[in-house]
Amino acid sequence: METNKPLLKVDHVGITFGGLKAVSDVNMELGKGELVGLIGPNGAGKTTFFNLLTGVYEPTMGNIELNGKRINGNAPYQITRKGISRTFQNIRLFNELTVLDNVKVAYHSNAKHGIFSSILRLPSHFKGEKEMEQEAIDFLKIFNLDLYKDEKAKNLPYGQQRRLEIARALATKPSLLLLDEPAAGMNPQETESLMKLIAFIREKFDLTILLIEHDMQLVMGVCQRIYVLDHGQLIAEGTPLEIRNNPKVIEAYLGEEVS
Ligand SMILES: Nc1ncnc2c1ncn2[C@@H]1O[C@H](COP(=O)(O)OP(=O)(O)OP(=O)(O)O)[C@@H](O)[C@H]1O
Repeated sequence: METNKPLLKVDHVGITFGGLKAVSDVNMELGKGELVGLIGPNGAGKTTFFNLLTGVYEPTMGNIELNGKRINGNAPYQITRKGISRTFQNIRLFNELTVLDNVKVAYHSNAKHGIFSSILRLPSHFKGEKEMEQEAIDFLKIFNLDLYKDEKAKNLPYGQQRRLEIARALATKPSLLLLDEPAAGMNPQETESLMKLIAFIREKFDLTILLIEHDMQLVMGVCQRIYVLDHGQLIAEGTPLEIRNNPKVIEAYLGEEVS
């Protein structure tokens, strides 16, 4: 049915670096509003897969469609405009900018007023600027960061920097949000509250979220479905319960614990 068309359709996608198949023949479908996990041991290809979805790399095989339209071959900024936004495993904030400006920078990619009105300082520029600022503050409020809006990003504690990254990604108004280990380096309490927040923003903004997480336990709690990568290949897909009991998954993770 038309309404059930996937938001994201990944069809036999792969990329090879030299001789290494970092991602190989991956198929994935994400429906609108789903919160889906992507897990796998170190070096499984998770971040590379995000890089393929966001145009950092062009697949050497396969096809990626967002809302039925092919996006592979598009530049990252074009893909952001089409509705995919992401966070990074290693925080990438503008450290010297304020918390508020970090969100506004991202918001700019979708701002309604054009570059010319900004340069010429036309009234539409100021109107757009004001609206943008209010929206950015609203995003910060969701993440309890509005109190720190004038603080430099580098002065925020680590956990809050991670939240700011998500606020910034959200400001581009994505339909698909890719989160690369958003809880990395957080303590258990911070992690739990972040997971709840992720579930909340998915609902509030009617988002589809694909969440990379190294820790299986963590994704089990929030994700409806989980994909598992190992050595660049998809070895399993299913509900948290199915994944937990899948022998291939257990083996992949056991292998990692031993090493
Ligand atoms: N630009 C590149 N050039 C060559 N090899 C690369 C490149 N990017 C990634 N790789 C390799 O591809 C494989 C997958 O790496 P990737 O970072 O995607 O794994 P990951 O699942 O995200 O791992 P982790 O959980 O450790 O972050 C690794 O062997 C990595 O060394």
